[in-house]
Amino acid sequence: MEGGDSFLSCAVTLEWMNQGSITRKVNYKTASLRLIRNEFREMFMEITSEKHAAIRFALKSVNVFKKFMVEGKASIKFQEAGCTLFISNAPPTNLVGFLRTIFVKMTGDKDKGGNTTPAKQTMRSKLLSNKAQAFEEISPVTVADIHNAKKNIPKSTLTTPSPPAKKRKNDDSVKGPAPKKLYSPSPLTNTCSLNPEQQRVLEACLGGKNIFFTGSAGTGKSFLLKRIVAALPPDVTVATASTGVAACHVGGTTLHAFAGIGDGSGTVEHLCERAMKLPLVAQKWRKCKHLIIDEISMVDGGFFEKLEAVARHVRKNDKPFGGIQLILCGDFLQLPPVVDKGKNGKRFCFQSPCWDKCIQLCYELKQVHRQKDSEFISILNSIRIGRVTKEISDRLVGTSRQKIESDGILATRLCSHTNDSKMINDSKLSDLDGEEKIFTSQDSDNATKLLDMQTIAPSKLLLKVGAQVMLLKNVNVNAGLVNGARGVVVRFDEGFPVVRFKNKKEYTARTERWYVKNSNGSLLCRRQVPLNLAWAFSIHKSQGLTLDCVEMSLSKIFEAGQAYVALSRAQSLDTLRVLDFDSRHVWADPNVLEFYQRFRRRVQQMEIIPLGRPLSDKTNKKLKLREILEKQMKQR
Ligand SMILES: Nc1ncnc2c1ncn2[C@@H]1O[C@H](COP(=O)(O)OP(=O)(O)OP(=O)(O)O)[C@@H](O)[C@H]1O
Ligand SMILES: [Mg+2]
Repeated sequence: MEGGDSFLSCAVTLEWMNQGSITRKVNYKTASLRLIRNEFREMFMEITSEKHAAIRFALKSVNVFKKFMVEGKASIKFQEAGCTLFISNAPPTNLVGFLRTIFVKMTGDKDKGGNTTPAKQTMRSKLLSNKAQAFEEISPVTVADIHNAKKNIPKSTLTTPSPPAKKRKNDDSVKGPAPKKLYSPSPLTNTCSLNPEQQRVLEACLGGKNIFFTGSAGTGKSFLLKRIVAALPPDVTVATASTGVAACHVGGTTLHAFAGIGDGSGTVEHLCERAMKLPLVAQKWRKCKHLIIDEISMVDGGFFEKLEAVARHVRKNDKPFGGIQLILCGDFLQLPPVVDKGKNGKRFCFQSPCWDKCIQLCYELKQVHRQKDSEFISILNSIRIGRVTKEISDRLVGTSRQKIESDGILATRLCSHTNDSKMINDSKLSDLDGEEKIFTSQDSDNATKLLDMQTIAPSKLLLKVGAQVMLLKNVNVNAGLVNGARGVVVRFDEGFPVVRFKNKKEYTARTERWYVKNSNGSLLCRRQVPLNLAWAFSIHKSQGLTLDCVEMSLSKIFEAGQAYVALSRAQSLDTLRVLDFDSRHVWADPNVLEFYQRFRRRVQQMEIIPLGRPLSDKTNKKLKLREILEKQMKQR
């Protein structure tokens, strides 16, 4: 899908009233919208599609309704033409940029009084001729344009009056409705915060290839995944993750909930038949063009294989995954697949024969963002491959007695087993004096069990003043109120808990919403206070999180990579306490180490192939030679 500031591809519905004041409609399943100027410098929006001739609307006196633009939807009412354009299935990042261009360019073209500047009028009368209008694409928005726009907008029109803010009791600080800025850079457009290696993966994903990208903990895989989702058409893009917590992290659903094949037990034939019999499951598989999976390391290889077969069967398309673009991300040196006891041994996705068939391009993110100090980063990189030197062991043992608490906020204890963390939270809460408040979630009808599995918010939350809690949503990223932030309940205000966080900010935790798509595509909703008790947390549930104050006992670790996941939640060695570190708790799965050796060779080969350009003879020879050497090495 292409897109950019003056160009957008999306679905469009045009609606207008004809003479007989009957509403007429035309739908364009895939339309291209372009912002253009004629020789009078007047701006137009041009709509083209395969089946329809281009039409143009003058961009004068338009009303833009952009409330759902993060879902890829907006509407533009052309007052003069009396026509409304409904945009849908637009990549949200591109839609935001496109609407921004309209806003900035139109405002920049206006003088103070909101009219087209006189110079243009004289120019138009001079140039008025029956010459066929020539059009050119609008130039990208420049800083001068934005500056011009800001200058030209009389204060009154800069805002879209928001509904009058509820006057809080005896709170005279609220003076009438706080005006909302008509346009402010949305988080979706600041792709500039992607670093070059992340940007490269984003561009590769937009190129339509099947991509697997990996990287050690904190290299921004999930951060990038959210940008990729926002740059793809939402109606045909499915964001998933292997666990409910990780799915919440990327604003998606679990892979199991999307796939509609239960836990994957049964033969492939049986699962294919079953998927065909469930019309909504089959429809989802047919509609999906881009399937995104975070934490791919926790998806069982057998399940992955069955998914691939079901996709081909339901879509009647023999390409891998039935031609769906796969965008997979995760770190196989973190948590492995969770398979029920007694089931045949776990297999990683890369161990299923269809992996190599499916993946076309691989990338590895190297720049770590979660941690800043290079000593801790190198310790984590060593732990990740199961290598523990004496220095590393001494350094981690040395953290066992350090004080990491501050402002009454205790460290979160990471436990290898969920029951242990539940026990600790319950007992610590009961030790607190004071009144206990119960927060029961409001769920879509009888969806509590499913929402328990798919959302990080608890169905029942007991709190008291003094309770150690963790924030479960990105409430205010700039203020550090993000998913995983730690705090303590200091009081209740109008029945809601007021939490003071490590950065001393206080926040009243009012009800938030979590949405999950059901297997029949309907949206389920959980409304709950965005907090959970955080004296203790299970390592599996902490996967993907960044924790600002954490302690752990690794003695009961039972999985390869589990110690690495626990340690890599911490942001620095000063906010981490390892109670009983022992190098025997740290090991990496040998199959995974071998996979990454092969993977790096493949990435190197790929690195020689600059995206989009054919191989030079010299490179070809180099690759051939490397393959011969590899073969000889194997034969030895
Ligand atoms: N390009 C970036 N610029 C600034 N901060 C970033 C960037 N990429 C990621 N981050 C920040 O780094 C932290 C870790 O990012 P993220 O959780 O995406 O890493 P991850 O690779 O998914 O980690 P894990 O393997 O633990 O899931 C987050 O706080 C995120 O906001
Ligand atoms: Mg992640």
